[in-house]
Amino acid sequence: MAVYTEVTDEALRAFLAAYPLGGLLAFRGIAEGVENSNYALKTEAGDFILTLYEKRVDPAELPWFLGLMEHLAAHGLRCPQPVQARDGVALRQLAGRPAAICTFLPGVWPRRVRPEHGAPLGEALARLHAAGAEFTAERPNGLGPASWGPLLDRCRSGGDAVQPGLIAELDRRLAAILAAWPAPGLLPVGQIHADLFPDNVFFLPGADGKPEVSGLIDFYFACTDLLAYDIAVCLNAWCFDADGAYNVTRAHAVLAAYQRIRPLAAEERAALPVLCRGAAIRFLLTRLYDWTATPAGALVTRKDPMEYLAKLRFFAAAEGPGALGL
Ligand SMILES: Nc1ncnc2c1ncn2[C@@H]1O[C@H](COP(=O)(O)OP(=O)(O)O)[C@@H](O)[C@H]1O
Ligand SMILES: N[C@@H](CCOP(=O)(O)O)C(=O)O
Repeated sequence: MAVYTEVTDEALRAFLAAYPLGGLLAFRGIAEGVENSNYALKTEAGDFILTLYEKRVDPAELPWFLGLMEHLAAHGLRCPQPVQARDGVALRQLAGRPAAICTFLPGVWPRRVRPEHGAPLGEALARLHAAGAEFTAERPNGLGPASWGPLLDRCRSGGDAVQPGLIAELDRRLAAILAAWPAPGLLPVGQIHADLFPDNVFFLPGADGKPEVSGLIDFYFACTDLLAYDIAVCLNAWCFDADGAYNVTRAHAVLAAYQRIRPLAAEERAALPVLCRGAAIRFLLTRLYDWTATPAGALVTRKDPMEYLAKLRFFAAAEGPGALGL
């Protein structure tokens, strides 16, 4: 489910009149995604995605997100490119919400991650980091380490109903993560995606039949933070098999491909285990909050927080960066 705001034909036609995109040929809501309302749009100029930004996105931050996507696309990254209307403005209003049209990216995201996805993912992530280097505007990570304690507090009353003893375990693990978190200035910082899960990476078969990244989407958690933290997010999201086992071969493929473009500094390599624990607790906490706070019957697919407790425990027990595929 991700059509929270309905758009009438009339409102859409009036909205599109501001763009140099020709007549409307087709328009349909997209069920995937959780944050915003997305529509696939076909006009005489081609295929596009229309996004209406919903309550969890701060309208004041939209120019930063759209500016980053514009910058990354201009620097060769395959990502949605905001389309400007005739007056040069990409961020507009539709059906009472901030709205923008972006270019449509071909490809499909992998429902089942295979070993061949590892290397193209690592390469795409490193290219994203390189392409973001000259984008100087900063956006602090609203879901970074400083937010995890307050987020855990908001889960306190409902958390133990999900699993007895969960809150005490998270208190203990969070304290250990924060105590070991890299000091400011120690690791390289840049523009990171911060949510590069399989559903945000599109692939198409290359000439040799192997998957190639055709595009990265959903930059609405992007921020300015530790580059290696983005790798930790990917290791969490891509490198566990369906049975919960860490796939060190795939992790190695991700890391090796990444390092062919941007070799990690010694400090980044050493910090990788705690960054992985941090990424695990970040997704655990947002999922736990959504799990306990989403009203019964809401048309949203809740994601399982316990998947990330298992990952957190794995990373806490892992013996150094080598066990993670470095
Ligand atoms: N630029 C794009 N090109 C093609 N499909 C897109 C594009 N942007 C979004 N989509 C489609 O919309 C779905 C939801 O987008 P996403 O940005 O993940 O939404 P949300 O921010 O609500 O989670 C994606 O899974 C994909 O099918
Ligand atoms: N990747 C996050 C949820 C964010 O959802 P998205 O649809 O915006 O990518 C998670 O798995 O918890």
